[in-house]
Amino acid sequence: MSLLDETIAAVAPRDPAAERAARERLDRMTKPPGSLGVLEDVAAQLAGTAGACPPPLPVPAAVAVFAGDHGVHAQGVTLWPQEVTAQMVANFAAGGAVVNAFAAQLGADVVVVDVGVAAPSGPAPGLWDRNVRRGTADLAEGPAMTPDEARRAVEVGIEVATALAADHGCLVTGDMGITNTTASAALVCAFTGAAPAEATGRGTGVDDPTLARKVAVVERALARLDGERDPLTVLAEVGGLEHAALAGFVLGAAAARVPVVLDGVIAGSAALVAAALCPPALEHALAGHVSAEPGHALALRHLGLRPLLGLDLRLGEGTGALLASPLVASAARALADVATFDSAGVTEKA
Ligand SMILES: O=C(O)c1ccc[n+]([C@@H]2O[C@H](COP(=O)([O-])O)[C@@H](O)[C@H]2O)c1
Ligand SMILES: Cc1cc2nc[nH]c2cc1C
Repeated sequence: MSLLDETIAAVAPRDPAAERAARERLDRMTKPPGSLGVLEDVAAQLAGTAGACPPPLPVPAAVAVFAGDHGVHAQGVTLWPQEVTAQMVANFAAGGAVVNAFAAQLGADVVVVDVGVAAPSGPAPGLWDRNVRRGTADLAEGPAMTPDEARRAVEVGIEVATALAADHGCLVTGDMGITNTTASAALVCAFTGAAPAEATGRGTGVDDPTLARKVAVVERALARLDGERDPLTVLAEVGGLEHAALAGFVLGAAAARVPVVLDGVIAGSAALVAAALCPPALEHALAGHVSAEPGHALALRHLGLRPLLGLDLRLGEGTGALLASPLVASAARALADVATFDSAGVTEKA
């Protein structure tokens, strides 16, 4: 059996008994019932994922920034040169990016995974060289990668999640890839049925003519897909290597029963692939935020995930998900630490 098949077979749904115990405890805690709002759902979900109430605290967090390049760059769908992907990989490894600043503030670890960068990256601490191919082919003209490459990139994500889950309580998705919002839009359309004009946005901030080219490219890619539904085929046709690895990362976290916090539209579109491959995997995922890229909200709605934050971020790198990780940890901490009406001698409402 392949690592992908083994991982899918290892994913179980959340434990309903642990989740029920969490809901009961939340109602006995010294607070009005339901007053922690969405964080009560988060706490119960964490108990269901761990199969224990209270669940272990989801700390420390580790963000894995999966980096890849895209042949569709040739279509003029972004204003940034492709080499910025490799340059940002070096910046992450040197600790100089926004994700590094947020991780330092929050006590999280950062690993950078080259799964598909066009230019070879030199060795650096915290940089994992798992390059499957040096950038995808142009998804406007033909398949972005072969099904075998897609599977190998998914398995990179599984491998990274499995390794990080050994000594982290919370996994956080990150990405870097100039042009990857075009591939994200195509994946969102393929899996949700959304129209390209609805799902395609300005990415890093493209102008009107570039946005129009982007929509046309997504339309062409979808026409070629012709309603194809097989998740790995769709991924190989219109996805990116970092999308593939992120889908594997979600599956690997679920198999390890560790919560995974999703970042923006790249993670959201990759999660659509993971959900199509293995629906119960998404029971262990949380949406850290909703990004400004329109395809992201469409993906989250399709997945039934409610974002924890809405800050109009559109950076990627895992930044929005990292900012949400203390909320996730606080929900677990409250479930573990807060006294009950009985234990604290607080009178309940009439
Ligand atoms: O996370 C998001 O939702 C998000 C939205 C817009 C842009 N990005 C980041 O910007 C890059 C892709 O933008 P673009 O315009 O080149 O497709 C890539 O490195 C992403 O991490 C990320
Ligand atoms: C500078 C820069 C940093 C990024 N981080 C994630 N995506 C990015 C895109 C650009 C262009």
